[in-house]
Amino acid sequence: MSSREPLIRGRGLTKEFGIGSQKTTAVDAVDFDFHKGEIISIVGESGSGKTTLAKMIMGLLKESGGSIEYKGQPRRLKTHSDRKRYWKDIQAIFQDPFSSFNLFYRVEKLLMDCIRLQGLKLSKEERSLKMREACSFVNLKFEELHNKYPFELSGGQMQRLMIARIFMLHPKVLIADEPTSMVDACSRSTILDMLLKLRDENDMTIVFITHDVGLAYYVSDTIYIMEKGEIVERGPAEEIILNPQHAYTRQLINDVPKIHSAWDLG
Ligand SMILES: Nc1ncnc2c1ncn2[C@@H]1O[C@H](COP(=O)(O)OP(=O)(O)OP(=O)(O)O)[C@@H](O)[C@H]1O
Repeated sequence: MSSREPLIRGRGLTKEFGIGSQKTTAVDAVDFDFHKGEIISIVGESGSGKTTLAKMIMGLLKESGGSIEYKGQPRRLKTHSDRKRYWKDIQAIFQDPFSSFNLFYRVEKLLMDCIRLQGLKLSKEERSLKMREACSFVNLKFEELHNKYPFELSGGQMQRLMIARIFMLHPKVLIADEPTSMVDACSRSTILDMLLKLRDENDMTIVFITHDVGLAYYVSDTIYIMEKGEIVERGPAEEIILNPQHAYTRQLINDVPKIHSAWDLG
């Protein structure tokens, strides 16, 4: 694979739900090229198909049509070991952190699983050091949390814990579906900065799934605009935001100041 070739390439990716008059085309013949170390945002309103696309890229939903290539080869997810190999490289954090964890495992076990997934043979001290290091990367105190269950944590702590796991797993690709939906503005920028730091340190490819054009402009190299299952515009973040070509992109950008002016009661 040459360095100019995408790490993940999608062609004509399609997902239909239901049949007959109930049929919904959630993702409609989407093409994408994600490169190593690139930060991509997929932006669209609720129901535009972003999460469905993310789940297909993750291999959690089977596509109805089209194909995905990973490292220049058709992606294979047939056997358990195919999937294990793929999920070692590609990790996701979803909107609802509570759905991402086994609620019956304590924090320590959730973090231990990352060490196990990597197949590392470490001493007890080394394991403990790794878990502490990951927690301190996301400003969590391992000593305070290790014995807790996920439901005993706040939404923000859960989102940080998900990033701690990414820190330990070093995936090549991270799909982050509204990763800051449960935190306040201050923690939000901290979480984004943590993710950007991970990209810089590991050359990780990050795909942000968001309805927030401002966030996309702030963090991304490349923006894909998604409307009703289709990518209607894609390109460098600056170009898309400062010189949008598609009416839907212009509408998304115009809606941003309106969100704030709606609170301007003066
Ligand atoms: N399992 C499913 N069965 C049937 N329809 C589905 C299913 N999952 C998603 N859809 C439909 O597919 C379309 C796209 O949904 P999707 O969740 O991908 O959108 P989204 O852009 O991620 O929205 P949001 O920002 O609200 O999460 C919607 O019309 C949704 O109702």
